[in-house]
Amino acid sequence: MHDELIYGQTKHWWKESVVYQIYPRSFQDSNGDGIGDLPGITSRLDYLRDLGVDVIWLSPHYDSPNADNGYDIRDYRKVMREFGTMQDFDALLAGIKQRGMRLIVDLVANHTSDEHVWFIESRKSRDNPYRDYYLWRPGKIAANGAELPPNNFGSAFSGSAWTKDKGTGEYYLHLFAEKQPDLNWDNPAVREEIYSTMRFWLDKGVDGFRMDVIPFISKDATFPDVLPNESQVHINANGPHLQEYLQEMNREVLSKYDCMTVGEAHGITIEETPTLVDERRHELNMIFNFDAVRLNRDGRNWRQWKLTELKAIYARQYEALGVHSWNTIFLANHDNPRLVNAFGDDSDAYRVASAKVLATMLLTLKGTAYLYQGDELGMTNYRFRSIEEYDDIEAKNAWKFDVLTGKETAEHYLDNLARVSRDHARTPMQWDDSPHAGFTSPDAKPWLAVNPNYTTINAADARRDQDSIYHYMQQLLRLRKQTLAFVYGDYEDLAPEHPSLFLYARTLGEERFLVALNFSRETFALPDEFSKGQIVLANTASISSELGAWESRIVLA
Ligand SMILES: OC[C@H]1O[C@H](OC[C@H]2O[C@H](OC[C@H]3O[C@H](O)[C@H](O)[C@@H](O)[C@@H]3O)[C@H](O)[C@@H](O)[C@@H]2O)[C@H](O)[C@@H](O)[C@@H]1O
Repeated sequence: MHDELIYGQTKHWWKESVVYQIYPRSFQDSNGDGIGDLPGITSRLDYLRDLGVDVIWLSPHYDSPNADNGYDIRDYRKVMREFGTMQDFDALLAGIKQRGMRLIVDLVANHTSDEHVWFIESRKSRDNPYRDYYLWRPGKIAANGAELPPNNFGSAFSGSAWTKDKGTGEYYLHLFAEKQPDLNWDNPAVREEIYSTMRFWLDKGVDGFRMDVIPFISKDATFPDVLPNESQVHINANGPHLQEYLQEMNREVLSKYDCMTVGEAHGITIEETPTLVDERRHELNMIFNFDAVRLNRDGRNWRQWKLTELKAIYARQYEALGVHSWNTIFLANHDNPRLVNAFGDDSDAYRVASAKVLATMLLTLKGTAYLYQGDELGMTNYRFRSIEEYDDIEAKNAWKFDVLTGKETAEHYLDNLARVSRDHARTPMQWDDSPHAGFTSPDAKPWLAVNPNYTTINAADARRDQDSIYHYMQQLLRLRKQTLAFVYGDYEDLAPEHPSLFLYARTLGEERFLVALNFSRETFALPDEFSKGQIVLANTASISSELGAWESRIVLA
């Protein structure tokens, strides 16, 4: 059977969908232990249906000791105790389907927890049947006779990516924390274990996977050192058998289901993206490219970004992907600070307007749009006061490695962390103005601080206020659903050099939409074309030939 075509592009439900990411730990607690859970999510499904999202992406819900909040899986077929039971999962899935939505789950297959039975076995002896499930290597002997790790890879969570295991005297690889050993994908048994896990969840009825750091799965088994002019993340993402393994996964599993896949792809450039998502290759449907969301970062440090840079990234993505590859549009997730702080204006005067500008952009650019929980309310970064108040392993490990060893001052480290921390996205959802924002019961202790601004920024207020970000997003989602031009239409940046205005057109056949977004507090005149058309949606009632501070406008030309 052939795919339906629309202006030379294949038509798919996952291209037309808007995905909403849930970080279960922080969404809704139902049993008063201070930790979000699956029944909590089920109780909020009407809220998501009313907002108008099509697909829910659930961050890991599997059994885990939580060294990295579930991105360290102990058992791929069991639900995390804190989140509930398999019956709770089934009820959640049924509730999602009943409301006409879909569910994708997180597949963390580059690494497991060190408490996974495969690793417990693997570390027992050099000849254990599971030894080759992970990457074990002897240390390297330096000229002075000292023993060094097998190569100079660093862990994304600080320190060496190799830990020596006392039992057998060999080192195992962990590109993330010590408790997250990397699987050996060159072992066919490992690949089959993962495929079988995928079938297990697909057979239950899930609609696909977000694949954690998927380009890291293939490694050069000789593990050469990273040279000073090389990027480790690029090396890790471009292993020798990556495409071969993804094609095998597609052949063995994905091709047999009507499902969607999105790979988290740090280290893959825009130009390399088609090597993973060109539909003629039968690998993944789309990937997350991090150029846009990490535009405000220089390594680990915050940097001031420019709108012209952001526009250039979207233009390059559009050019590089062409008609056979598909893009993702997102500016937030559970690893990044809050959308309005990072890309908007979090002042009292402009928080709401700027959140609407960003929502307009996310939902009218070309690619499947991904929204992160709480961004429909304009939730903001929390003011963490000390390292103890943070939870994130990335932040805590870097503190140990850099601050406690004197490489960086505590003041500089904390100032920067206040802008970039992953924990900003993880503070509990703000449902109403009751204690703990309605996230958990009044006498419970939420696992992470609730932002005190919940008394004014919360879902209950947003649902009552017709001018809220929530209602504006609802309108945008409705518009997008009715308008294929926003999905499949051509994209043209109308003012790439303008420092504050983002003006673009989306055209499909005879239908042409113009989008005007003001990323500043100034007012600018708009090109004539904008005044001639019919206004479809705007974030202000006072429309003129100019675009005021943080205004958004969509026009049918
Ligand atoms: O399962 C472990 C984590 O996997 C996902 O996120 C991956 C991490 O991605 C980044 O780190 C990758 C590289 O990014 C930059 O290019 C740096 O320069 C490199 O040093 C990094 O290796 C982020 O910086 C991390 O915050 C992400 O964890 C999941 O989404 C995470 O939640 C998991 O923790």
